[in-house]
Amino acid sequence: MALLIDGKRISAEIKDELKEEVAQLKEQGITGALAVIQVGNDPASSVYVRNKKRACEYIGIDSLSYELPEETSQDELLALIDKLNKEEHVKGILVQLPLPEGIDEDAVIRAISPKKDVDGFHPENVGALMIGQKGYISCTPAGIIQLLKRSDIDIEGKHCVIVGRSNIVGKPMAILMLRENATVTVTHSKTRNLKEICKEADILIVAIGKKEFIDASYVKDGAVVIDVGIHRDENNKLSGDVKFDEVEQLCSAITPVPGGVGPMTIAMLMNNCVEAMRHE
Ligand SMILES: Nc1nc2c(c(=O)[nH]1)N[C@@H](CN(C=O)c1ccc(C(=O)N[C@@H](CCC(=O)O)C(=O)O)cc1)CN2
Ligand SMILES: [Mg+2]
Repeated sequence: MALLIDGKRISAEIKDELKEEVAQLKEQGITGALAVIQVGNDPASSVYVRNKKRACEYIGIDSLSYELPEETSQDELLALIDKLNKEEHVKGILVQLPLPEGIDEDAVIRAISPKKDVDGFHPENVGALMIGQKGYISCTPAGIIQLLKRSDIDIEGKHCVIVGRSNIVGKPMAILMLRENATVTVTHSKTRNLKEICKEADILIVAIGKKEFIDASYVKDGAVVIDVGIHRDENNKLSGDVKFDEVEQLCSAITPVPGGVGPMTIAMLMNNCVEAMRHE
C-alpha cells in the first residue's frame, strides 16, 4: 500500500507551529498584516482568498482584504500596491492570480516591494532563490519540500522528474530540489519520450494542468508521486493531474487531490508572512 501524504494534516501542523511563533512575536510587540488583493470574482480564486484570510486569523495575523471589480484598470491596481508598499503595518502583499485579461501580471508582480512579496513571485526573490540567497520562496514548491521532509522521504541523490515548467511551480521546484541534492529533470509539453523519462523518476512531481494525464504507465514501481493539479468537474468533484486510483497501486507514496499539495500552499504563505513580520 502506498503512503498517502496527508497535506491537510501537515499543513495544520505547520500552522500550529506558526501560531505559536506569532504569539511570541506579539509578546515582543511585533505585529503585522497581510494585504490580500483579488481582482474580479473567479470562484476558485474566491475560495483560495477566503482560505488565506482564515489562515491569517488562525495563526493570529491581521488580514486586509481588497476585493476589486473585474473592470479595475492596471493603473488602479498599481496605485493600490504602491500605497500598500508604503504602509508600515502591512508586512505582506499578495495579488491573487490569475488576473483578468488586460492586466499585465508581470508588471503587477514587479510593483510589489520584494520585501513584502510573500508569494515569492518578484524577480528579485526568484533570482535570490536561483543563486541560493535569502528571499521569499514560491509557496507551492516550498510546500512540496515540506511534504517530502515531514513524510521522511529522502531527496538527496534521487532522480526527480518535474512535469511542467511554470514560473510558480515547475521552475522554482527544480531549484529547490537541486538545493536538496536531487538530480533534476524538467519536462514540458514539447518533451520527447515523456513517458520514458517519467518512468525513470524516483520522485515525480506533476504540474501540467491536464486532468488525470499521468497514468500508471508513466510511473516506476515504488516512485513517490506529487500531484499539483486541481480540476473541478460539473459536480464540484476535485481531481488532479494524476490518475490516483491507478498510480497508487504501484507507487510508494502519493499526494491526494484534494488534501495534498493545495493546503500546503497556504501554510507556506503563512510561513512567509511570519518571516515578513520578523524582518522588522
Ligand atoms: N497569488 C497567488 N495566486 C495563486 C497561487 C499562489 O500561490 N499565489 N497559487 C494558485 C492557487 N492557490 C493559491 O492561491 C491555491 C490553490 C489550491 C489550494 C487548496 O487548498 N486546494 C485544496 C482544494 C480547495 C478547493 O478548491 O476546494 C486542495 O487541493 O486540497 C490553495 C491555494 C494559483 N494562484
Ligand atoms: Mg501563495
